[in-house]
Amino acid sequence: MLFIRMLKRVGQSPACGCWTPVLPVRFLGVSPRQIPADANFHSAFFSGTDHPRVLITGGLGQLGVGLANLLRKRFGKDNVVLSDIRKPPDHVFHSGPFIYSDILDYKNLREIVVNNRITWLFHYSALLSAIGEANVSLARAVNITGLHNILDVAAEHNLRLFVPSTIGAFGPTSPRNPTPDLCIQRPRTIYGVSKVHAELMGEYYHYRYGLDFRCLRYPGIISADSQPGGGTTDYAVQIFHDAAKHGKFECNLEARTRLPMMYIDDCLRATLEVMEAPAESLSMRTYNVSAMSFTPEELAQEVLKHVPEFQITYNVDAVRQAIADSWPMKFDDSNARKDWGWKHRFDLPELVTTMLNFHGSETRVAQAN
Ligand SMILES: NC(=O)c1ccc[n+]([C@@H]2O[C@H](COP(=O)([O-])OP(=O)(O)OC[C@H]3O[C@@H](n4cnc5c(N)ncnc54)[C@H](O)[C@@H]3O)[C@@H](O)[C@H]2O)c1
Ligand SMILES: C[C@@H](O)[C@H](N)C(=O)O
Repeated sequence: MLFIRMLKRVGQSPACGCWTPVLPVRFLGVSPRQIPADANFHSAFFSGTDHPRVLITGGLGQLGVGLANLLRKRFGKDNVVLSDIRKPPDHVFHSGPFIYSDILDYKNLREIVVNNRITWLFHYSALLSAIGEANVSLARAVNITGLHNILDVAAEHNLRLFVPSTIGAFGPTSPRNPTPDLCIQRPRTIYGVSKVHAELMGEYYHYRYGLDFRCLRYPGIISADSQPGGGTTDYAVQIFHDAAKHGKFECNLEARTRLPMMYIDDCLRATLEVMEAPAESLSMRTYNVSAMSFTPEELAQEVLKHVPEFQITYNVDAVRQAIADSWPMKFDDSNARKDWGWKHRFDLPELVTTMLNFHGSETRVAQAN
């Protein structure tokens, strides 16, 4: 089938079914790395009805364990391999396959893909915005060199590849309210620069080598049972821990800083939905996805409805504030809604109720012990 996959579309979008064959993939080579001519043979063993065999990189961060849980429910526990360079906690280690994988080690990646017969790859390893500014060379290595390894291994082994991008892929010269899918992208963080690079490289590999690359630009993600890894939107996670535990919170962004946000369940569902969407429904390979936008002040008002003694104070972190001021205030995700039916379920009131229920019950358990 590879021989008939056409690389270039001419004139009209694939959604209309009007593809014009221009160059078969074999004329351009299967991947940019030197690989044996039959390296794609193993993909022939999988029929369309088989469950994918999934690898998640950077799986021990804020989002990876939740994604593994969702995918394991869908595809079976043993079909989803979680990986990271960190040691997993017991409950994660015992919940399904876990292996060490450093995305900077290409040979290790290739071995994992081959030995586990991987067909889908979710690439979550990254250094986020604030921590990336604190360690630019490491962020450049992980987010850019690591991505190159991921793209190559995915192209070589004919994988379906998901790479998350972010609101951070936009900058101060982008339209900020709302921010459409296609507009100026001149971010001023190494994180943002690396994510624009990932979007462009993934799309390039799609058109040049036929790679099935799919990408969503996530807003700030809010989760109850996992900690964020050094981002600018982290305040919107921490506020719930502190409200439930101490009844107060010191915010490192200004009260009126508006940013797009999403509850983790919506984020992970969007990720699975775009990966399962028929290729013909995707008029683009990189989509904004959105749920809500709020400021720290508005979030605090909503928390107050549940925790009447709650107090918020502000101690602004200059680095994070400058980053937030350059990011979208509101995301336009109409293309995702139109093309593959994206619909969020959590708005601000449901988010706050869910988060406080989780932390409230945790706090009560801790107090009882
Ligand atoms: N959390 C959010 O709000 C958010 C928003 C937009 C996009 N994203 C994207 O989603 C993805 C997952 O985000 P997250 O919040 O879970 O990130 P995180 O920072 O919590 O986790 C990233 C993981 O990458 C791992 N990692 C670092 N270097 C590695 C290497 N060399 N090899 C393998 N793994 C390595 C880390 O150990 C860590 O567990 C990232 O690509 C991020 O850019 C997240
Ligand atoms: C927005 C997102 O990419 C991440 N939470 C960060 O703040 O860096």
